[in-house]
Amino acid sequence: MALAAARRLLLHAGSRLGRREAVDGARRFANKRVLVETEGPAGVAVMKLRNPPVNSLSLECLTEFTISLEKLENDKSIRGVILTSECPGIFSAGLDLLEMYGRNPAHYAEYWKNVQELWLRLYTSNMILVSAINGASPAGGCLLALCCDYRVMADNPKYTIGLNESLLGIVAPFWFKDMYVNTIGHREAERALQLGTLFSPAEALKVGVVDEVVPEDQVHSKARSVMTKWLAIPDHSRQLTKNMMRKATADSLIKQREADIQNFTSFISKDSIQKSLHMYLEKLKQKKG
Ligand SMILES: CCCC/C=C/CC(=O)SCCNC(=O)CCNC(=O)[C@H](O)C(C)(C)COP(=O)(O)OP(=O)(O)OC[C@H]1O[C@@H](n2cnc3c(N)ncnc32)[C@H](O)[C@@H]1OP(=O)(O)O
Repeated sequence: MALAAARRLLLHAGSRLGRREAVDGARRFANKRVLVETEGPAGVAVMKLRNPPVNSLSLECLTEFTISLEKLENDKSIRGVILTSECPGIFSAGLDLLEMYGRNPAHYAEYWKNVQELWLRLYTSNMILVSAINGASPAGGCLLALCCDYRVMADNPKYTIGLNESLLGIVAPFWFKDMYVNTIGHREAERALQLGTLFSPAEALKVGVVDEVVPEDQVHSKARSVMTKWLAIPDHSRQLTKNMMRKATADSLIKQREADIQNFTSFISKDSIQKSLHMYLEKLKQKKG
């Protein structure tokens, strides 16, 4: 209920959290955790995640992200979105571990419903989505990039990308897996999912997790030039083709959303899984000290 109310509030431009501004002819709207600017090629928005320190996809971040996408989908002048990050060195650390640890089943169910919602909206978007991956992109961060039509990654060996869930002692859901298989093929996905591989940019390019690797200072200009190429294709034929390629994968979740929420909730509530997450969080903390 509270989230639905927040959603209504945010959808209204000019509300306290969602504001629309005119800056040098470019339009922008900003929530706390997502900034959207319409600059560069006509009809293109740049969406920047800004949920420091690591752009983890908290419930609030997911909600703001979904609402921003919804706004762009409803704006008929927007044909393409470049998805990137405002947090230095991090594209997104993926799902927020603190939303999946030490909470109650109702919270897990609510969180997962919002993860599904963002994924469905991104994966089935009619807009052209290009990701400018300017930092680390594990698990849910990789998922965001995989939803895009084209992925450009910064050539920095410190940045890695992949579905690393198995390293955390958790299992990527079937729709994460389906999208991985669609992108890199069954054999590579099978190996990478079991090992929880986090690929360097060069490896990610080789296996097909990303489409292009460029020097870090060229990620945005490359994403823009890719977008220009895709904008030259008539929308109706490109959209119908995208739908043809992605519908079966999206439908398999749509048909069993409730069951998928139940699966997630009972899996993540298990003591053994909570223990694994606890250990992983401790490892992240120790890395610092
Ligand atoms: C059926 C179940 C399926 C569920 C599917 C889940 C998919 C997921 O997305 S699970 C999330 C997987 N994510 C990760 O494994 C990433 C973990 N994080 C990292 O590897 C690193 O943080 C980083 C490479 C992203 C960044 O490294 P950096 O050295 O810059 O920062 P840190 O000092 O490690 O982190 C800063 C701060 O942020 C906290 N944090 C990091 N990741 C997450 C996260 N995903 N959720 C929540 N919080 C996170 C980290 O603990 C630090 O917190 P403190 O400052 O409080 O210590």
